[in-house]
Amino acid sequence: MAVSTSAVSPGTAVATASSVAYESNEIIIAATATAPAQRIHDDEILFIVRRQEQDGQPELYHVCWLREPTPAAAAASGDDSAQQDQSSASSAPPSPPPFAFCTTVLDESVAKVLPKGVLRRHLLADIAPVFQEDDGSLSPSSSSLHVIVSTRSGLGQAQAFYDAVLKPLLGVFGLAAVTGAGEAVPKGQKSYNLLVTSSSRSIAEFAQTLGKASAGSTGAPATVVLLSGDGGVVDLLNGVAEQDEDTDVRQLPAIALLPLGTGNALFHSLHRPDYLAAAAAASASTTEENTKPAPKGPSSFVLGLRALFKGHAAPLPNFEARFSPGSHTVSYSLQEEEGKEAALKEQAENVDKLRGAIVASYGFHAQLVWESDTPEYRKHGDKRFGMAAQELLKVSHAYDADVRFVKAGATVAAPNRLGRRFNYVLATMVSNLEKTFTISPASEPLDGQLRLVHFGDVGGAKTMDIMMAAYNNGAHVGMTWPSPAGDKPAEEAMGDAKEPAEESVGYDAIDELQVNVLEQDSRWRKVCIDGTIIEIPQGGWMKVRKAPTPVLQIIVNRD
Ligand SMILES: Nc1ncnc2c1ncn2[C@@H]1O[C@H](COP(=O)(O)OP(=O)(O)OP(=O)(O)O)[C@@H](O)[C@H]1O
Repeated sequence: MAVSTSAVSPGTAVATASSVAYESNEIIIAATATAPAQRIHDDEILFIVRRQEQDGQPELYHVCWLREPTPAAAAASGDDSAQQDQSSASSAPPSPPPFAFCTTVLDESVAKVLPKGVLRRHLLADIAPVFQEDDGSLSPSSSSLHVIVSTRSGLGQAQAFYDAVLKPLLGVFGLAAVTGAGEAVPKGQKSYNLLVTSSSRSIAEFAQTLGKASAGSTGAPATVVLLSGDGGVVDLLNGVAEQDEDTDVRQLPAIALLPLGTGNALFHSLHRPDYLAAAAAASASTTEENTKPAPKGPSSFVLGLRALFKGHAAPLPNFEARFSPGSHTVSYSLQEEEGKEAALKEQAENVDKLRGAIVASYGFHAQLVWESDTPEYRKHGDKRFGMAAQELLKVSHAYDADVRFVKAGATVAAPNRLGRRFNYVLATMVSNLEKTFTISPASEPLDGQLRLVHFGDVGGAKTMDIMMAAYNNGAHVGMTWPSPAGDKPAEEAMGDAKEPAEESVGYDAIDELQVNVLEQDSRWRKVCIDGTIIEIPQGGWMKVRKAPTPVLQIIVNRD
């Protein structure tokens, strides 16, 4: 089926079978008098759309693909933008963004040259209704498609990614951005609503406008393309209205996530099966005779964009965390005062509950998220975690808490209880907290199971070993080491104490977690919910359990 997209621009080169070859997973297009040679790797292709310019004319194949220079190529060309912070770029000429959206038009005859698998994998047979809505009148946009550009996420590249990639890509479907609340849309113009964040409240305020009323002219639920890290997801999760239990989950707003934050835990966890498949393919192709570089698999941006256009929406499991009275969020922002240098100011807001989809933690993880979140550390992207970790491990604090959990399927009447001093207590619904940091290897995308990872007072060096093993595809799970003589047991069932000969990293599927914080010093009383830091008062607690109903859907790969 041919689909409707914007027309081929005048002067666009159309490659024919005689100039196209397919070799080693690349479409190779010979140079012509007007266009240079091109090589498009299968991993770079987002999708291919087929289009007939005019009745009676043959159809053309539009290959939409993403070019991202490898770090080595970027360094060789002097483009270090992958390591640059927006603010530090202000004095130097801006680097070109490390990604470019490209379209290549092939004539119908190339179908004979391309292996069938290429067209089967990439041809976009149907376009989701949300990309086809026609506003139909000179009225404010009523599209149910929203794009959020979170300008402070990660290294501050969301705006550049939108400008260079997403905007032209949506333009392929004839969609134009509407930014103002009352902005009129010409009749017949397909559009989407664009929100570029201007404050830490922008996404939360937008979330409150999302709901049943946000369904578009086709009745499709709202689709929110989120160019951010995990923080944007949390803002949406906590901002959207509570749903009635009988709400049809297929009508819940759906998020399409593009990984422009630092950790991007939810994104990388959803795509872990893709990464594992690519690693398996790479190791299968690495033989002594084969001297070609092993394929790396599609990049995270390619995977995210493929899911946006070819994926489907599924309910996003979430958990509820409750906090004792007196708990408050802790965040910092740079604030300017007249005549003085901008200074970091703490902001606190009382909080009694939060929803999360990723992680609830106490101890080393929460501390690291909190202490690495300064403008100085943020300049270093995801390296900030490693840098702050080095400092924290020198202190090697053992956290004083009473931790109880209910194993999955067990009765609440018999909770398990852990010993009093910890380095790590972390409940999660996802496998990865960063692309290569697999904290919960048993977690499958969207399985909705909370899993608890915990270990006692093992000291800084052992904590480091355990964290390094998590970077080795979750090899920390199952780690054991001799218990120092005279130590308290690391874990005991209530009323059933027994001395273990060795200690281990605890790993359990759980239904509930309760952490009673026993620390005096407020520095050690921070918990983390999906990146938000909450300070628990002295003698206070945090309780975590799976939420009974989803409030959002998330768009994931179809296969
Ligand atoms: N213009 C802005 N001014 C102040 N805060 C902003 C602005 N734009 C976005 N924010 C906030 O910045 C935070 C960015 O968090 P986000 O999680 O997206 O990125 P990250 O922390 O780098 O990534 P991750 O959580 O995946 O590690 C969000 O809470 C968002 O609300």
